[in-house]
Amino acid sequence: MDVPGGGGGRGAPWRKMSKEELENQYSPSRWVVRRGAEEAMRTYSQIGDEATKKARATGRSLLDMPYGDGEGEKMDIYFPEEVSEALPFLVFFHGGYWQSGSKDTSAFMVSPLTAQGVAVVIVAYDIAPKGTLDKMVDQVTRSVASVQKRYPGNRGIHLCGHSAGAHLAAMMLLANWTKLGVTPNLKGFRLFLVSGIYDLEPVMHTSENAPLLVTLEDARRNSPQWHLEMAPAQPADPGCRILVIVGQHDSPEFHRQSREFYQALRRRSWEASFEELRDVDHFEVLWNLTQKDYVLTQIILKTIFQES
Ligand SMILES: N[C@@H](CC(=O)c1ccccc1NC=O)C(=O)O
Repeated sequence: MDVPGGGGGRGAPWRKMSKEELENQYSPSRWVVRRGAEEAMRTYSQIGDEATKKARATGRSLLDMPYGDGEGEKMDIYFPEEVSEALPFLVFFHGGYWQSGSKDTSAFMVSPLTAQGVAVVIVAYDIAPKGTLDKMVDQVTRSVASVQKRYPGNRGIHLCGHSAGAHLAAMMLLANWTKLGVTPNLKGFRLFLVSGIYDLEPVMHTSENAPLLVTLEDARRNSPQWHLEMAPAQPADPGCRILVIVGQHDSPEFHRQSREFYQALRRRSWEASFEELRDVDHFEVLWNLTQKDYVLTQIILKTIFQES
């Protein structure tokens, strides 16, 4: 149900929150239900590390492939057993509040997706303090362009991001591909945004902002929510389908971020849908992608192979 207004408005609930409450709402590890916060973060890293080792053990991968000149501008490409010209690609951007995480511990979904014929690209970007938000957005944009240039016969390039990575994936809706000399085969473009943040302003007022040093201007320029609500109408790409996903045990603010971004997309005529995944928290919603039978793994596979 569309409701007027959006997260950036003066009436946004986060503006009335104390500093402690805002900190709490934007610390996903404090909302996990089956384990303590520290254990959740440790488990997330362990599962990501194990999934990446398993993916690399197949030998069907190209590691540290450059997408730019920067030392950190590398991506790992994992291939299915049957490699053809017309492969679908899923490009993944990891989370970690733009200041933690790495491609080398983020190959969560590689095994189940390559087993079904999807090539998976895990992208590295310069996390803070080395990278700024603008730099990270520029890097992930160039990583997508690089996949298109390397595999022009692809059967569609689909993007998936988790948490801060979902923010980066959402920013691709605003990308100027012509400037990069490519028109990625995004016509069948699927965007899977998992437990993301789309209005960065509240994050500015939490300790997560420290290494990012984000000003209000930086936050707005890098907030897809702000662009959808305040910037001149950006034509929606009718071929692009955006799935906004949130875990049942994500914090109320993460729920609001996802719901309001979904509503803003619909108001701007984007083909968007919204899924709250039952009984998972901010980390389980992603690490369950190691399982081929997990509901989100199946949604991603079904959506990628759906004729657009
Ligand atoms: N400091 C955060 C960590 C966090 O949010 C996080 C960690 C790993 C992967 C994604 C995360 N969330 C946002 O990017 C917390 O306390 O939950």
